[in-house]
Amino acid sequence: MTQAPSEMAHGWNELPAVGGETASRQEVPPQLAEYRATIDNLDAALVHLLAERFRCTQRVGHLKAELDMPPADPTREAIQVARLRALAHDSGLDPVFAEKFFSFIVAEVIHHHEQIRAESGSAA
Ligand SMILES: O=C(O)C(=O)C[C@]1(C(=O)O)C=C[C@@H](O)C=C1
Repeated sequence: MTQAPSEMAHGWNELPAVGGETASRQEVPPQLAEYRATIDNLDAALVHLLAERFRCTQRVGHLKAELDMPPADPTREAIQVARLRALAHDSGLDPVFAEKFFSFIVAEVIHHHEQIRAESGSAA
């Protein structure tokens, strides 16, 4: 495989290109490849953390259905939002984004809780 002088100078990697025949290879500067490796590790950690969180909230959903508690708890959510916004602020993350991300997850959790409640109700 021959390399263009610019590629040799920068030591760019070759990766399979996305998007068809015309671009048969894609050049990735080593610094970008290194950042992407870190991003991939962090994305994997996020997926694992979310999986654990949902595993826990599934148990909460069953407990709430059993105890006949409502799926959503706005008071608890307000406390969580305030805490997460402060944590985000202190760690340099946009608090608005942190709240949106949290609300997105909690909406899904509440949906799961409602499903669990409906299923447990129909079984009774
Ligand atoms: O703590 C609860 O009561 C939950 O059901 C969990 C959770 C959450 O995902 O953090 C989800 C829904 C509630 O509105 C509040 C919090």
